[in-house]
Amino acid sequence: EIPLKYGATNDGKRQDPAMQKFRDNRLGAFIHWGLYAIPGGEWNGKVYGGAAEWLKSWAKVPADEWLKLMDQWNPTKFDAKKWAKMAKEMGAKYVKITTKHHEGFCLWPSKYSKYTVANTPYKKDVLGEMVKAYNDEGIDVHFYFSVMDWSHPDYRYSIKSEEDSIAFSRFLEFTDNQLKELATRYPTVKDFWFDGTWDASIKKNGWWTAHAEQMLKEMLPGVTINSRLRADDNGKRHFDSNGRLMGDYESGYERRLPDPVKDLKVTQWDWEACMTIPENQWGYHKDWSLSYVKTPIEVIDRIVHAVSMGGNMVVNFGPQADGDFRPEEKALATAIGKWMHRYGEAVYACDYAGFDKQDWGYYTRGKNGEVYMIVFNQPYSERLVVKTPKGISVEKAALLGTGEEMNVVETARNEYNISIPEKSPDEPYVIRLKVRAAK
Ligand SMILES: C#C[C@@H]1N[C@@H](C)[C@@H](O)[C@H]1O
Repeated sequence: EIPLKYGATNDGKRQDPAMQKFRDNRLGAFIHWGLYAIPGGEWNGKVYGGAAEWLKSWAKVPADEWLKLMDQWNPTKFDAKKWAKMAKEMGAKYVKITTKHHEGFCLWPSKYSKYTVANTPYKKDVLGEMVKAYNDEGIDVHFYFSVMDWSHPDYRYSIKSEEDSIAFSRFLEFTDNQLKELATRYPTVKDFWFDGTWDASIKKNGWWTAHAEQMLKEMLPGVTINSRLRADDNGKRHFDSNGRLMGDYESGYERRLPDPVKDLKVTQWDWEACMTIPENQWGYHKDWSLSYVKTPIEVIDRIVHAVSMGGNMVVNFGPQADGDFRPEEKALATAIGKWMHRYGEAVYACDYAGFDKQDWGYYTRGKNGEVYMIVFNQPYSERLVVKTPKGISVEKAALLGTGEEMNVVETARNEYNISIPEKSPDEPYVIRLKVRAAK
């Protein structure tokens, strides 16, 4: 054991009600909204294919020039109630909102920065409107917060001098003030998802990351904090120098997922993945033809993949500068919602089932021990192979929705063929298994 002052604070998965709710929510939506939505990936007539919220970096725009975009921040079509209805229709149980992305523009009227919605033509506290609207729909709100802040003169990528150290101390105090401000103004927030924490300056200040976690947990009992905030005494991130997860859930799966066979270690801790619909666009980009755009079924596959390994999935939306969503995102939210309305029983409050992965799709397990088969790939054999863990047998199999009983044929010890539905649903479908543990 390496002695640590700023290492992991949880011993295993948190089991308190707030963490249970985080876990049971399973499906979230990300909202990436900021000044970057205005240029939408284009600067001085050139369209950049990189992530739109990083346009300032791709086009090498000086901070003071970039922040002039505030003069154009006027989302006249913004309607928080409509946004909340869209999330509700999608079946998202929580929404993660970029309170401040790397650009430093705050969606709330922070008194610690002049780069906020208060100093734009729109003036209004859009974050406050969103928090109320989502909460009114019974949707939890999580705050994304970028520690790296391109607008702040005291931010440092690394600490190379006494001057750097003094400036960065001022920056960390500024950051503390903004975090306390967010926790005080919006006390119904359930989670802080930190980003922009990969620089040497943060890794050198692991103490601060531990302090920030503790400060928020004292202010908001039950609040969850992602592992990406955390660095330990030695600058180790996410997992401390003793291999223990810091924060309350692992948050490294950004646009990627653990392998269902090789990466089963992730079932030992809570984790949350997040994904974009195009290959890599979080903020609004005007031209989605520049990369592959996932279909609704490909998004649903990723949602189920995460839950089948005991994780959450957050699907990203990048609202337009005018406060409306692009048609593709509205259509996606509707399609996901239709599927979740029919088959959400196999997702919400479900977890890793402990069955070996099969080619036809994924397993999840409900709280009452029922096992769900979520079928994405219909086999030509018309038989769905199920291999149960030792001592577990399959008693019954029924199609979710119609209740149609599937034939269950034992083909070998702990091996079964489950028949496919008489009339194949024209979408990924779910079979609920009744399993029995040998006495
Ligand atoms: C890199 C990076 C950031 N992390 C994702 C969640 C987006 O916010 C992207 O800009």
